[in-house]
Amino acid sequence: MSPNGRRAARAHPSVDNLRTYLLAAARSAPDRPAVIQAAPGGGLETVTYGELERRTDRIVEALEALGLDVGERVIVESDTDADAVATLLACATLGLPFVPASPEVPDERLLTIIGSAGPALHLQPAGGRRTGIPETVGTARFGPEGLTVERPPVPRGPRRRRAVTPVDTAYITFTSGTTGRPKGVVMSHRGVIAFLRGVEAEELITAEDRVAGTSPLQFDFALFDIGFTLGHGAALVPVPRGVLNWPRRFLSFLRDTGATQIDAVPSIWRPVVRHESELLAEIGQLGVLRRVAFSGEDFPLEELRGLQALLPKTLFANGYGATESMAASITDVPNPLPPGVERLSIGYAVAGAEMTLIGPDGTAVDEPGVLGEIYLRTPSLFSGYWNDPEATRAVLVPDPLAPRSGQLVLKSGDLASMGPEGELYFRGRVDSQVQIRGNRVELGEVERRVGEFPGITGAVAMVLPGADGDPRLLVFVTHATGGPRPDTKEVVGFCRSALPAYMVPHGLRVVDEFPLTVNGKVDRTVLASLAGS
Ligand SMILES: Nc1ncnc2c1ncn2[C@@H]1O[C@H](COS(=O)(=O)NC(=O)C[C@H](N)c2ccccc2)[C@@H](O)[C@H]1O
Repeated sequence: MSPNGRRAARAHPSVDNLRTYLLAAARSAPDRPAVIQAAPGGGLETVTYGELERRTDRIVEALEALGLDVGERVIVESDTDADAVATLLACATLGLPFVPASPEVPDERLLTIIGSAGPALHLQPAGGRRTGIPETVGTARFGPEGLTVERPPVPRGPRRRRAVTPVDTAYITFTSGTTGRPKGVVMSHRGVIAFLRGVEAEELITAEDRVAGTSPLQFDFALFDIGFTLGHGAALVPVPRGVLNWPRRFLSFLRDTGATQIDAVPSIWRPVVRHESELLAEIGQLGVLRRVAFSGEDFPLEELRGLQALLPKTLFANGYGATESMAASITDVPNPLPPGVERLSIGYAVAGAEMTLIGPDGTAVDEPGVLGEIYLRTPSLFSGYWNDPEATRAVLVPDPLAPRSGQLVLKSGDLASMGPEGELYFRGRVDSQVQIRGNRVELGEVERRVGEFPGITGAVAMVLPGADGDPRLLVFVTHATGGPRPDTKEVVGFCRSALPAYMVPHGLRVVDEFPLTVNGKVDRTVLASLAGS
């Protein structure tokens, strides 16, 4: 009997559990590499599936002794590496929802998340620098040998649970949420695994692959990298932040680790293409880097074309979807992108899921080219927003095509139009559809046109209230280093010749580079604050 009444619950080996699913390769191929990472003393080290399982179970043993019950939250704050993965899997083994955070998350935001999630424990690596964790939260540090407990968690009463089930929470990841207040996306073991199985059916990689991940742990793109890679018995290559910020080191790391796929948001490539295009082309020629996968936001087409030109033999994949379903689709992008293509396809949902376009009148849109909102039908739906039933009800809605069935679908908030074969094209957020003088402005159209202006390397359009309160269409642009600053009048004239009058920008702001969110997306809130300047 454990100190806290009933023994700790476990998942039955035959049912869906993140640990069971991601360590399956430890059964069949324990000596295969699971994580290839930067070694603490420099160079690289390989952690096999067998070793990863041993590290996981050392942490399980230490966690079990703390007397926590299924459902009690554990903050795991770390960059992605073998020990962080072992810690996530240890939490999954015991049914303890992990709340992932990267060391970059500001103290205030971590405290907000702690206030909302009420975790029993905060875990960070031996060398982690976070301090100031509230007394109500236990603290411990993890490493290859297991856990060192600094402050035991306050027991929340006797254990009540006997088993960890697939509908128990695997993780809660807090997204910035457009309203600013972070929302905790609660994802079950069944949900994550359902999505990962759907992606597996796309046969994108094999166990021979080495997938480099570049996202911070609280971004579910990082959780996708871990789940996708380990689910295939392949090797995860986490790119350390200190390497990622230096294009030359980043590319050398990809070459030295033999990465065959790189998962990254579009913004990661900007400095690499700008400063190390020759080295990137050299690596492309080696033919080891088979695929570049991106997600999170539209990849500006001119930038994508520039990247493809350096990697003519590399496959490209566009991963679309939201944390609330982990994702929805992974779509091949032709390399090179044919001229004249104005939008990237987000294709069709992965196996087991389906995207439907719904018009403003609530009926299905099945006409090519007509805008509709994406509703996603999938077994990978999240359980809801943590402690926020109202926000949950707004996105987990009755299936518009079968409202009496009780089936729920995800109301994505994303607009798309359908191509001739029923494939979808992302057309922006519902709430980013802006009206100017009664006309709908497609910010993506404006950005695309401005992006074609010679010397402009990136464009982000937004509508902001002007001094007189009238909506003003502003475009923020970056331009080629060393090139001339684009002249506002010339750019406006360039747009006037191709866009309807109401879509011609009122103003242009040149920025050195676009501000990014902690997850690596363009931070439009910060850009808007620059508008006044
Ligand atoms: N490929 C896209 N084109 C264009 N807009 C996009 C795209 N992927 C998201 N988005 C946008 O980002 C929103 C979701 O944001 S999110 O919840 O932070 N999730 C993500 O960005 C990543 C996503 N969970 C994911 C993880 C792993 C693989 C694929 C996709 C979507 O609703 C879209 O508006």
